[in-house]
Amino acid sequence: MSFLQVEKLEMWFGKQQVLKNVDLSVEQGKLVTLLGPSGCGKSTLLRLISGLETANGGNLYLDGKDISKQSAQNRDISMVFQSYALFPNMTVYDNISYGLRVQKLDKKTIHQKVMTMLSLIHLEEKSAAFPSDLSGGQQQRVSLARALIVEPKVLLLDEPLSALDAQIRKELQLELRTLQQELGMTMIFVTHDQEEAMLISDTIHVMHDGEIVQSGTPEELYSYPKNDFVASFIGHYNCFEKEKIAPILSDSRYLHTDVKKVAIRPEVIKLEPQNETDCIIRSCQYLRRDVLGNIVRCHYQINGVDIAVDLLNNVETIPKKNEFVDLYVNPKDFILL
Ligand SMILES: Nc1ncnc2c1ncn2[C@@H]1O[C@H](COP(=O)(O)OP(=O)(O)OP(=O)(O)O)[C@@H](O)[C@H]1O
Repeated sequence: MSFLQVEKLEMWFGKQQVLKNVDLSVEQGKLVTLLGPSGCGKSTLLRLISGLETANGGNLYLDGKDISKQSAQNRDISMVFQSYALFPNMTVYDNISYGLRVQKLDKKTIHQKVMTMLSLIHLEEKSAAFPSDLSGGQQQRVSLARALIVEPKVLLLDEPLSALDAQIRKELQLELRTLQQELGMTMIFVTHDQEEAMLISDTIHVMHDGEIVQSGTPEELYSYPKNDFVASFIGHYNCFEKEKIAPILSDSRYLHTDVKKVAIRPEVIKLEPQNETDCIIRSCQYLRRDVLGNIVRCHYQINGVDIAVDLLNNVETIPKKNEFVDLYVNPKDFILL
């Protein structure tokens, strides 16, 4: 049995089934992410694990014990929310030490632990400040420290970085991952941001409509999406119906009879041939582009089929509006679904 084991968890809100027989295994010391679009049930799953909500069916085991019926306070699980939920009238020191004071630890031990935490989150000099004196990123570091100081068996994080601006968010993603690895803490992180999930996770569980549809390392999910939902959610794959793509490919014998869809990563489609075996999609019309930093995603169309192609951002290679080009794909890059 894994460190945290979720078995056949089921949850209904009225007539809506929000979680459908969810199984989840989390190994000790790992950071796993629940990734999925809004409303797929990520927060509900987290709240059931924390004990803030009670499931309609299923079991939860932590460190070999059945915790399904235990109250939230007795589960040894802490949670960090998007809204930092700090006590506004307490200093940073008092916020962080709160859980230890509740446990009635002696002052010296509390002081040592708080100072260690403050140093881990790089906020030693803010010990006497109040939450209102801190930036959003600093407040979230304090709420992280407050949750970690009681040494929970598992830390649950519900979109903890969503309220932060892009730069701070990137910094905290890396800081959080470093902290998790240094402490060997078991964490379950909820996000709808696939790049965030890729960056910080040991394992990602992709959720859709109340179910975990695929689990794997970031690399596994990116390389081998199991269906078109995962392919489009994780890698911005082009997903084509077989009937639509077969007629426009120069050679469609790679598409077996039982294939329903073909997924192709935008970065493997080329404007020049790379191999003799490349399949060609002829006379695609260039429509527009999205500049995504180092990558420019160019959108082409042929016979009503949209094709996204990722090019390196380079002023020399900007396509001309409405120009027609041939696109080249190595058949080994077809993901047959
Ligand atoms: N207390 C509740 N009462 C009724 N329905 C609820 C309740 N909490 C959640 N739901 C519904 O359950 C579904 C899943 O919600 P949940 O918050 O778990 O999704 P999520 O994946 O975390 O979404 P988001 O990323 O938007 O937070 C949604 O349809 C939501 O409206």
